[in-house]
Amino acid sequence: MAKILMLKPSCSSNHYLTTASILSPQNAAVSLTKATMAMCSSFCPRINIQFRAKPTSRFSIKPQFSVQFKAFSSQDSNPPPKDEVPTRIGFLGLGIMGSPMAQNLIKAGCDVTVWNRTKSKCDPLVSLGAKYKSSPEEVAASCDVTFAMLADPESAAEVAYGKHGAASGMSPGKGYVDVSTVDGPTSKLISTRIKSSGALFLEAPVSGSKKPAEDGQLIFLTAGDKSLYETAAPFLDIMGKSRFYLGDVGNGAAMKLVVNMIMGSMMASFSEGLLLSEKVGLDPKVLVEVITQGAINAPMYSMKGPSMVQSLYPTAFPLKHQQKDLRLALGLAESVCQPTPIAAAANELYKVAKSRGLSDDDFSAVIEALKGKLDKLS
Ligand SMILES: NC(=O)C1=CN([C@@H]2O[C@H](COP(=O)(O)OP(=O)(O)OC[C@H]3O[C@@H](n4cnc5c(N)ncnc54)[C@H](OP(=O)(O)O)[C@@H]3O)[C@@H](O)[C@H]2O)C=CC1
Ligand SMILES: O=CC(=O)O
Repeated sequence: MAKILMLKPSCSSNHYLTTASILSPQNAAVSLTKATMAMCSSFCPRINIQFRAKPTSRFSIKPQFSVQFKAFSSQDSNPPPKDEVPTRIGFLGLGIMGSPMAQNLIKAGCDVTVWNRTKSKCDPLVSLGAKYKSSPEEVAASCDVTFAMLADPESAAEVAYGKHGAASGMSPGKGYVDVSTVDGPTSKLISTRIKSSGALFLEAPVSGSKKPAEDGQLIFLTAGDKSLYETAAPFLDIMGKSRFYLGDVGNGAAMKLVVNMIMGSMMASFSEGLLLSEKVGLDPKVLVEVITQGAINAPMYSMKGPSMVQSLYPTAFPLKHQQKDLRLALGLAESVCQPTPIAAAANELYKVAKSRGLSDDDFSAVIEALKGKLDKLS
């Protein structure tokens, strides 16, 4: 837990300085500062903020960090107009990812209105201070920027431009940021429908799972209207650790699908290795340790390996979504005649896992598809 030792704000008409000394792991220090910084820029978008975090003691038992940030007006002689109001944020889709993302916005002090198909998932956010509206249309109509975090292309399209969808509540001056993982053609269709109302559109799928979503450490892969990207940036920075602007709509979706195609194949290959090591009399826990120390290490292996060895798959990234991403990535590859035999084989394995009732388990449950007969593969 972060322990704030000192928080000292000082303010003048065009210069703000706050310092905080924190006894905590570095990321706790960073998330406090990020939230505060983002809050500042959300309430006063003309403020630029610089951030610096440095260890103050190399020898203390727990690491100590001194966190400093400086916010200063980019137009010193022009204070923001009195009528400048905070951006009203909408959030549609409160599943594994959407809930913590919306929660981080609320905790940072943003004015957030939520909607979810299953209404009960809105309750914890409303308890934290969010407003509730009963349709995507109403959320979009009452907010300046609306984020959507939906399961798949079908649900993303339905919420964006189906009956009482967000597009019906959009108008010039508003923005729609779709952070769901979908294919490029779906994203382009959503963009067209949203933009026909005069509003702006940004696709911004995320890399990073449940924990990074909770910790505000997601990576945003954005494409679309640059001015909406700039408006949304302070909010992306609350929810994430980095953001890429990739140009035209479709590029963000493509980048996300390529990343998840690699991830899905890595997990399938890791599963084969764990089972093979066990069958030849090795301890798979030792295999995980060996991998962790070598060049093929990836955080995914040390995070998921120990529970996979125990046949436990607590859901962070549902297996059905990983299979969806592989399916969409294969479609993308086919559209440009790129052979992807490894991803195609991995996709088959996730399909077997789905057929064995593992859709809602974590994607690491793909290992179960390799246990016993593989007759469903042929
Ligand atoms: N989990 C992860 O680690 C990551 C997931 N992603 C991507 O983010 C997206 C969301 O993932 P995640 O939060 O894990 O998924 P969940 O399955 O937990 O949540 C899906 C959300 O979509 C809603 N939904 C599904 N179908 C419909 C529909 N027909 N109409 C309206 N709403 C619908 C669900 O509503 P309801 O609550 O009513 O079911 C829920 O809010 C997916 O595209 C996924 O690929 C990206 C990075 C990481
Ligand atoms: O899409 C999943 C992720 O971990 O990223």
